[in-house]
Amino acid sequence: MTDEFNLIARYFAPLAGPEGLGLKDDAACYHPKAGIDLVITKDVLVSGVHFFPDDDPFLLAQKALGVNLSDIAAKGAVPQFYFLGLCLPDSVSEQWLHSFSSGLLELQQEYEFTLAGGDTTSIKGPLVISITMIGHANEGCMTKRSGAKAGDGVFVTGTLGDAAGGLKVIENKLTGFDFLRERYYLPQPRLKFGVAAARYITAMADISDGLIADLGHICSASEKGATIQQQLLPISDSVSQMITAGFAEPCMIWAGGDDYELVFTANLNDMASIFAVAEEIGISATHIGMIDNTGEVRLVDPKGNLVHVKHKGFQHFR
Ligand SMILES: Nc1ncnc2c1ncn2[C@@H]1O[C@H](COP(=O)(O)OP(=O)(O)O)[C@@H](O)[C@H]1O
Ligand SMILES: Cc1ncc(C[n+]2csc(CCOP(=O)(O)OP(=O)(O)O)c2C)c(N)n1
Ligand SMILES: [Mg+2]
Repeated sequence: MTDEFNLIARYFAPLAGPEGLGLKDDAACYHPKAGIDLVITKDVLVSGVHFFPDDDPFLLAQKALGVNLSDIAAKGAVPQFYFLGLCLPDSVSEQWLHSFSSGLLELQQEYEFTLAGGDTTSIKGPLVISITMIGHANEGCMTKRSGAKAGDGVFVTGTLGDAAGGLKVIENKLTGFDFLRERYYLPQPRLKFGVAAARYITAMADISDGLIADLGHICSASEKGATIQQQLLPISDSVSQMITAGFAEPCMIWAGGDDYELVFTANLNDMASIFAVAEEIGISATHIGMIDNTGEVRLVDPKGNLVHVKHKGFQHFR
């Protein structure tokens, strides 16, 4: 393995944008335009917690960026550049770094953002990837968690439970279910939707921990509650098959994490406009319930009975 500075020059300097100054200075320098808010987010991924130690580095790079881009999407922002922190164990080779940096570059090109800096260290422990992503939103326009109003509809993009299904497929070495596997390995940040629908949205978050947990964050930030209809939750055919075959429990739909879809609230008068935006972009958006003053997130079955929710979603330290 080459030394620290060669490694940065070889694998990361080619990914840098102008504010990164060739990754040769102590810091990046950036002059934001007037009328623009910087939207800044960070997510850390740890081997054995967020991914498997032998995961393909090309896909892993895209997952590490994808989960951060998903936060940018949830804020109705456009990604600009990012900082990359890497703690590399001895097991990481130059071949691994080559694939990892190629994965980063592919997503950078797809969504048009660049690398601005970072830090690289050795670790006598697991691989750690820490990304700080900076996006732009028009001044005052970031879609916060705190804007939900009683009487707003609750909506989600895409389908729920796919990534948790994928994790089960991988852990139990099930054959088939390639769609679920891909949903686990390659989150699709809903960037186009986040920006295009932002003006209709009163509150938004991405679903990293699970629907009930992440909608719970919207409700507590907004000092509201929500009632969700179980039969309205959008699921893929694959998740439906897994549940029918007894490979997974239905709670995977509302408490399985890693989906990186968006959960958001909006006035019902804007529902048609929101569905039109989703259709134009080619993703689905589904109305799943309503914001209320109950102070909690409740799931109800088709008869209106409360569904007992044992786990709301993924939690570290549990
Ligand atoms: N170690 C930390 N130091 C400062 N802020 C933190 C830390 N960990 C989490 N946060 C903040 O707590 C909030 C919730 O974090 P989190 O649930 O991880 O959000 P997300 O699901 O969007 O990643 C965010 O505002 C995040 O910036
Ligand atoms: C090997 C492995 N085991 C378990 C999981 C499941 N998992 C780990 S962290 C997580 C939730 C998201 O991570 P977190 O650090 O809470 O992200 P944030 O909410 O901060 O975006 C889930 C569902 C996984 N992705 N990979
Ligand atoms: Mg986080």
